[in-house]
Amino acid sequence: MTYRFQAKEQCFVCVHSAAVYRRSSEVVDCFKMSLSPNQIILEHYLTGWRGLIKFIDSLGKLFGFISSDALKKVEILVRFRNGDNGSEYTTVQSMVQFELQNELVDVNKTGIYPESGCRTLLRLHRALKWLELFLDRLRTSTEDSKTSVMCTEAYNASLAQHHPWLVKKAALGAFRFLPQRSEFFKIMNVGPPEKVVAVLGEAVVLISEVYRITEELYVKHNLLDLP
Ligand SMILES: CCCCCCCCCCCCC/C=C/[C@@H](O)[C@H](COP(=O)(O)O)NC(=O)CCCCCCCCCCCCCCC
Repeated sequence: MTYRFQAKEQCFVCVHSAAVYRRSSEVVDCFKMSLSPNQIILEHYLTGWRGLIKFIDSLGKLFGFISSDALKKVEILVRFRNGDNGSEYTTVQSMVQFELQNELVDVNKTGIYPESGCRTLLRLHRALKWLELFLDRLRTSTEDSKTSVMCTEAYNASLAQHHPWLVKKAALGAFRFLPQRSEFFKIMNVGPPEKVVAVLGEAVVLISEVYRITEELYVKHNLLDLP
């Protein structure tokens, strides 16, 4: 995906990954590069997330509470990557292994490590399921389909079950102000609708693969319900 804020995006991306900057600023590429092939490389995963956050930001202030929460989580993980144990945060797999072995995760109780890498990434992981479902609806939609309806359906089928009432209410309220499908396609800025649909198809495959690998890892270590 390239966006109309491509120039800015490239600067943004290059701070975190020269490789991403040289190749392109496309968010899809970041998720593609994060697959290695059965591990998730955190650097590219997080750069992909920064691109998504830029996209939400371009939709206006109304969606600021969503992007700022996602950004906060990305920044927590970036801090771990830049910290003393940064090398342990190369992949999602190494992060999980390191935090579990060193008992840095609140598995049974809350309050000691409220911002562990594992629980923070879990929130982004759950949001990726929403993204997969939403993009798939967008891909198969027709000209008169409503983005707000697609977004709401995808949300109710995924993230909503993890959100308290107030967050759900705010999210569902904001969805009503999403741009129409044609405007959405323009913001994606990848060309005519057929091209957008092709890019969406590629994005859905990649995102579902990233999701699948992370989900399997979290199931294996019983981490899907981290508080
Ligand atoms: C396209 C419009 C954007 C629609 C976004 C749909 C998801 C709605 C999520 C609403 C989150 C509200 C903010 C607060 C959330 C937190 O409570 C909650 C739990 O965190 P906690 O356990 O630390 O308290 N946080 C979360 O679940 C993480 C939410 C992350 C949301 C990221 C949304 C990504 C959106 C990417 C849009 C890209 C569209 C691309 C189209 C081509």
